[in-house]
Amino acid sequence: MANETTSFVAGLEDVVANTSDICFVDGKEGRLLYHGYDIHDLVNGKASFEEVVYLLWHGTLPTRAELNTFTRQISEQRALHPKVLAFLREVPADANAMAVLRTAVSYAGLYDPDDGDESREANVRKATRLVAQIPTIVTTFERIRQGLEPVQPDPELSAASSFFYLLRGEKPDEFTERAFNIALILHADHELNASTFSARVTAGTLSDMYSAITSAIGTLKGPLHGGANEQVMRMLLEIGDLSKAKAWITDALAQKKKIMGFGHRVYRTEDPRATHLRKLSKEAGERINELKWYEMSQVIEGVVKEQKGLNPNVDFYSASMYYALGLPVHLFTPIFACSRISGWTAHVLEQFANNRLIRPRAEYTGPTHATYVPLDQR
Ligand SMILES: CC(=O)SCCNC(=O)CCNC(=O)[C@H](O)C(C)(C)COP(=O)(O)OP(=O)(O)OC[C@H]1O[C@@H](n2cnc3c(N)ncnc32)[C@H](O)[C@@H]1OP(=O)(O)O
Ligand SMILES: O=C([O-])CC(=O)C(=O)O
Repeated sequence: MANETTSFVAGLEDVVANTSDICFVDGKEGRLLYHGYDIHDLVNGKASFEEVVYLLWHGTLPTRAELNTFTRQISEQRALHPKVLAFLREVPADANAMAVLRTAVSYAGLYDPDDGDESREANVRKATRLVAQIPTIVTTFERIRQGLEPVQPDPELSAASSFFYLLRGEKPDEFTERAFNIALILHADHELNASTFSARVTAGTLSDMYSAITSAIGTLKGPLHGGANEQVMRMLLEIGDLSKAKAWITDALAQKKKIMGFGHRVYRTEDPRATHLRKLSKEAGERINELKWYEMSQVIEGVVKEQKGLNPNVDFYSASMYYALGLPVHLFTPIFACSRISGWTAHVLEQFANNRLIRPRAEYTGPTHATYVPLDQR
């Protein structure tokens, strides 16, 4: 039954649900802008992830002094509350890393010193802690599950370098830091993607920052969204060999299977993030003398393009790139969250600054004149 307003659009495709200054996605031209700055310029200009977080939150690029202060504010907040650390030690070692992150973030909210203060200043401080601590949660749980002791954060390190330090206890080489910094920049924001929409819906009820981010993490986890990067790598590992890639994908498409890492709700052309990640996947493979995953990805891209006209999205080449950097597959989606927390928090701050409850309608398809039959007569 149609409701009295507008007609139903499956998946809210192309429905405009809010205004935002943060991010522009041009699906036809394949452009992605953060507050007007093209991601290609941010990557080619060697921006740091911290610079991009500042841009997303404040709408302008920081001066050197502003960036130094901002970077320090983040890096000094990396250590976890002892209660959160204790929680990570109790989690079953085989728990899903995104489920652990979702629960740990929700739990960390209870111990945030600004819990209960809903001023913009307090919410910026909460956002800073979330950007700083989500990577610590991800890496610390990974070490604990491997039977290793957590590493104390080093505030002198960049976000990209710190991730590897907290994971492995040693700083990454220059290439790894550069590649990871670019990956963090590329995943930082993407307009009203599903997880950001979740965050804004939660914030729109005037709930709190941690509730909004917990909603977002749960939404990112799914394989149609951020979870696709892990599925891409599992597919590559299942295919196993370059010589099998073409036949495997052709067969999968013939069976009408969805190929993870392809297709997009908005892009009708190359996802501009994939352009950088493809290049980095190749470079990362060359460095370890293992180009197999990149080459298989190339074959898959060719077949899917030819047979379905679909382009790779951000999750396709990030998979083989992370793998070549030696990162465990089950951390790929949590790594996405380490970056996207910057965009989620920017959107929550924007929602709070100009809020209206987000409450769409459903087109009712159920019965309308059912007759109640008392329980003992059914
Ligand atoms: C960070 C991100 O979230 S990026 C996206 C990550 N997700 C993935 O990579 C999962 C694989 N991709 C998909 O499932 C989809 O392309 C999505 C979820 C990204 C977009 O979904 P939608 O906009 O709803 O597109 P929808 O699923 O309706 O696809 C339209 C058509 O393209 C086909 N198609 C879309 N993606 C794929 C794919 N990856 N493999 C094979 N066919 C596909 C669909 O089967 C459908 O074909 P049909 O019209 O013949 O039935
Ligand atoms: O925009 C989307 O629908 C998904 C996406 O690419 C992202 O979240 O980065």
